[in-house]
Amino acid sequence: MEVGFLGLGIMGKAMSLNLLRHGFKVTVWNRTLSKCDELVQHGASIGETPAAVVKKCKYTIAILSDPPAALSVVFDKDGILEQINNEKGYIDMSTVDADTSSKISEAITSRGGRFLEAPVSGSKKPAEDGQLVILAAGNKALYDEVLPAFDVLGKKSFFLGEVGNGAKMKLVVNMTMGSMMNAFAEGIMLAGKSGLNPQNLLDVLDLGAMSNPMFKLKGPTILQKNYTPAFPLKHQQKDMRLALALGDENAVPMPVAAAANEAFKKARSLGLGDLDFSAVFETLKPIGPSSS
Ligand SMILES: NC(=O)C1=CN([C@@H]2O[C@H](COP(=O)(O)OP(=O)(O)OC[C@H]3O[C@@H](n4cnc5c(N)ncnc54)[C@H](OP(=O)(O)O)[C@@H]3O)[C@@H](O)[C@H]2O)C=CC1
Ligand SMILES: O=CCCC(=O)O
Repeated sequence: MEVGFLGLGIMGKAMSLNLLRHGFKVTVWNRTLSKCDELVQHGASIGETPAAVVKKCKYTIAILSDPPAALSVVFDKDGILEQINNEKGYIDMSTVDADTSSKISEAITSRGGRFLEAPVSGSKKPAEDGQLVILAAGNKALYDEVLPAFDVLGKKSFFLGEVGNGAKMKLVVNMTMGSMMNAFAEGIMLAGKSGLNPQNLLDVLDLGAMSNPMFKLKGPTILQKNYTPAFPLKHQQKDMRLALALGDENAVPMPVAAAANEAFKKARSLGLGDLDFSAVFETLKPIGPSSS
């Protein structure tokens, strides 16, 4: 199968390499075009613009940072709309809100194209290992046709119905994750400041009902102050913001998520946005000369 791939950030690079490893023909595009070079070394072709990729490929996948980026590759000059037609399918795997996804869907389908939103749960390592969880919604026939690609990228794909449901599911999942990360960071800080060994806390948590892959992975790296980005903090804060807006629309009180969002915003204001989202731990450190 030949696919186009737009966006070679942390996720897109790992996912497109995975497709190449499994024998897919992949034509890549990235806003910063030089990032395509590594993929070319692994057998990819380059498309000079999103429109050029769509012209060449029956199916085009994108995974881009946020709603403005997702809209830009569709609507701007040299964008997807210039080449979409009734023989093409567009699959957006970015984490965006349902409104953004619907705007894209309407524009694609009004030109005869088919659209699927398919955000993913799982980070850099699951993307490298083909272990993502895919949350698709939109055109079911397109979903069935691209399942061979989803089977390479993920360990499980869900088809959730109409456009918007994939985006909403992803935001609910990431809202929960962001709140958990803040509680975890506070626990580690409290353990240390109250004279406990934080490593003991990790061991205790891991033996009980709260044991989970995120605590297992991020606990040791937080203790090492290693915030090499797998999931950039700025994207986690974007997801909290979008999830809180979904809470507004549905009159769901979300005081825990709102507090977590404030912590991620504070982290961004401290210049930590490009680090891993676990760097929110750094916002708990006392400011000023006294560290008592
Ligand atoms: N990292 C993770 O663990 C996960 C991330 N996600 C989601 O996947 C998406 C991508 O994440 P990730 O790969 O980590 O992000 P990165 O920040 O590593 O990459 C972002 C990508 O978007 C591109 N981009 C940004 N702005 C624009 C724009 N205006 N026009 C065109 N392209 C643009 C960047 O291009 P350029 O190189 O030129 O800057 C880059 O290719 C996000 O929506 C994120 O929330 C979902 C699951 C896990
Ligand atoms: O959107 C990012 C999700 C990261 C993860 O699921 O570990």
